Amino acid sequence: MDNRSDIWRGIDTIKGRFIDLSDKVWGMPEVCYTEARSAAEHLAELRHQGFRITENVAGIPTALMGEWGEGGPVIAFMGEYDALPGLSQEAGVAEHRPIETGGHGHGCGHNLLGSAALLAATAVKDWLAENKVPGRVRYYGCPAEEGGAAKAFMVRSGAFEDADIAITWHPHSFWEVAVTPSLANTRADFIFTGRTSHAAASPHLGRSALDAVELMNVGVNYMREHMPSDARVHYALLDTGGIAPNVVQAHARVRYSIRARDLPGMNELVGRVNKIAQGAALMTETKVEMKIISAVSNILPNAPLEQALHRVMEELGPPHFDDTDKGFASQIRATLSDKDIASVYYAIGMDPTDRPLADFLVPLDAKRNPLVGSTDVGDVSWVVPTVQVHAPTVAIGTPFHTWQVVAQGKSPHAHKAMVQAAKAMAGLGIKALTEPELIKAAKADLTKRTTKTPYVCPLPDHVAPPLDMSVV
Ligand SMILES: Nc1ccc(C(=O)N[C@@H](CCC(=O)O)C(=O)O)cc1
Repeated sequence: MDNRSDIWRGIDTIKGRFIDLSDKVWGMPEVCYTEARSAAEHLAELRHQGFRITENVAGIPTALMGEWGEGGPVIAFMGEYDALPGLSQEAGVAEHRPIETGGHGHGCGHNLLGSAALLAATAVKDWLAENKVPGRVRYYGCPAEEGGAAKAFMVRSGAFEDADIAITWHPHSFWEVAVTPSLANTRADFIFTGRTSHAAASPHLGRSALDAVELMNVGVNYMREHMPSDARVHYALLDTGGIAPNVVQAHARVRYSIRARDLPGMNELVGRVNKIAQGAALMTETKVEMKIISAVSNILPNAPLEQALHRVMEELGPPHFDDTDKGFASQIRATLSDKDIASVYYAIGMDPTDRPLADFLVPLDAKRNPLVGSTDVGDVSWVVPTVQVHAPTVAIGTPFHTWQVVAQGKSPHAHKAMVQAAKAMAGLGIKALTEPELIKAAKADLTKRTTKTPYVCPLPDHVAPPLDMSVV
């Protein structure tokens, strides 16, 4: 019954629809909670495949879930479909060529991510139907990974409560089990209010909110020396108070992303940044309000799932790239710096090679020096045993959030990698359905890691999904 080659052949039979879905979503890039069309495409495919649908998960209009099957364990596949602002780019070219100035683009490959996760869920559904065994497979369509923390809100709403394991993947330079940790991350806006006035005639009557933002940023930049070396703090100016230098700026808003290895470390840092904001308000006689936009937890690893996934990926092997794939990837590679390339090899503890695309499986015990970002997969990993595939959708060294990711997002090599990711995920799903001891071991591992430090949702109770966060 556990014949993974059957399910892999099944994926080859149906993959066309999902490659088309990925390309379609690539062509309608929608950011943070505005993914109406992309979510509708995913919903239409779930319906076509006969899944039972739940819309509006956690009260989020672009979050959805499809389920198929009865009884047995619940295998959850998680997909994403949000894009990034400012990364509009033509596909299939190795030069920076925006389609639309200032337009959005799939700079983190979530068009592929969502579609391959849905492909894996569909393949497991077909396998369940064929083998007539108890078991349920779910596809969670998760919006706003890029800063919106949708999965954290979905976890808070109980959407993952009865899932037995969760499987996902991410586009990457390499073919590997994702064993890298991620940072807990809070996004908070600091909104300063001052008093406007004529900047020349009555400057002494004005109190500048913009001055306060500048002083706050200076203060935080002094704090950097005194924070843990793996913490990260960065900011974006959302409102600088206006365009006229002769009008004292009465309002200003800065958005901070405050990251640390774990939640206690992050909360401490959020407190320190807030103190600096209060200090800036005191100095400038303005008022400040801190508004939490979203927050995510660090990822908890799961050793039994990682080992099982590694075996599946070994059995499956990396995608087979042909000379055309390697040719385009080499052109992209030529647009990267040696440092870009060296840094991804450094992350897996390997010396750089000349390969344009990854054709090997990174050992599970590679001496990694991980590049660390954040993801809302973290929150799921605290409540359900979770594991992730990395599949080589991009030329080795391509940094995330760049035009080069967008340019490769519809390429044959990206399609091959997304299909391979789906095969790895579905292969692990079948393994979990046929080997009950795997789910047991995965759950025991999670329990062990959370007994002393149980999951605490990083979102304050009063914070609702920031559905309008990208239109401030
Ligand atoms: N396998 C990956 C997972 C997440 C990301 C990423 O760039 N995430 C954003 C999202 C941050 C967040 O969720 O707060 C970031 O780190 O800035 C990149 C690769």
